[in-house]
Amino acid sequence: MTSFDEGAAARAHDRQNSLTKPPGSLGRLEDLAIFLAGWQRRDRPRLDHAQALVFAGNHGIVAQGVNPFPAEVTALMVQNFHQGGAAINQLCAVAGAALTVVPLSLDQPTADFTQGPAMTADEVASAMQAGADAVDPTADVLLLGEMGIGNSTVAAALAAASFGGDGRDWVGPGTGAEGEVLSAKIRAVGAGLARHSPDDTRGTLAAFGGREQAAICGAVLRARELGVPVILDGFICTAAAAVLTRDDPQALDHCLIGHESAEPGHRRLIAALGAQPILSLDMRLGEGSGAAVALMVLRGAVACHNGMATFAEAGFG
Ligand SMILES: Cc1cc2ncn([C@H]3O[C@H](COP(=O)(O)O)[C@@H](O)[C@H]3O)c2cc1C
Ligand SMILES: O=C(O)c1cccnc1
Repeated sequence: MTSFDEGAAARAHDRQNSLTKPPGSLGRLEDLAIFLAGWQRRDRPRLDHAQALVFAGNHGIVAQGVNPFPAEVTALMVQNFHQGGAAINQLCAVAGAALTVVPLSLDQPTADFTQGPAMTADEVASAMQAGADAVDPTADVLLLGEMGIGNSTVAAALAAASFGGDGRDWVGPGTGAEGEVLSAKIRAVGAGLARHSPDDTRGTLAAFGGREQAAICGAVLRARELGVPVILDGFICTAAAAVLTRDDPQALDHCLIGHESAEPGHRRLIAALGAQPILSLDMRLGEGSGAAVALMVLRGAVACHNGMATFAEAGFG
């Protein structure tokens, strides 16, 4: 497992203080450059090769009436990703990220978690492996996203299982649930929590699903082995990755949270993780869209870190 290089981070910190600006004046851009230096184990971090992975899966929980949109939309959106017509295509193009979409057995939804475990241990293992295998070892940064109708309900269940609380604490509108659909989401999460009490990462993924959540976990673990820093997306992506903290509280140390989603559970989740999102733009889309916008901020941080003159170079004093 690649660790944070304290030496590279210390040298990046010293460099920040030698650049032609008042120390600290670039605020969190400085912290982000130092974070990248430490995890990339390189004094001058780089973002030449940004990889974006969007994992897609389908969910049996849609049988509980938790969605305004039908499950068919998952496959239609995968087609849209391949045709370049989705938000994530535009944002990756402008942010300079190479997008790969990984559909995971879309014709075999996971089981309804109110009736039994969503996935078998083998299904969890193979989805985690698919996530790990999709990571490009040459990437300088990895952006993660998801697509799966019904997965805001899955995310609420995963967050509750990982951090406590019930459906009411974690359920939000997702794609736009209100009234009876929102009540059905809260009931479904409550029923799932009453049925399953997993206490580790794989058990939690098996209980509630889904394949794209397990793939996100596999990709986060693989990125850590490779020393590739990660940008997580919104509520659904963060809830998936956060399941890893059940086995290891430090599992997400190499991850940034790209943005705070408008989905209300995300703020609670970010607080539970003790993290600070890069952006807060009232986005609530998923697909990795908030991670892609946050990459543009990282590019600014790295450009200043690597391109600015030091006081000595600029001939000050
Ligand atoms: C057209 C469309 C495109 C999307 N892109 C991401 N999501 C987002 O919405 C879903 C989660 O919300 P829920 O639990 O309410 O289904 C996920 O697929 C997520 O990525 C979309 C949803 C729709 C309808
Ligand atoms: O924050 C998210 O990940 C999100 C919120 C609503 C719908 N889809 C995704």
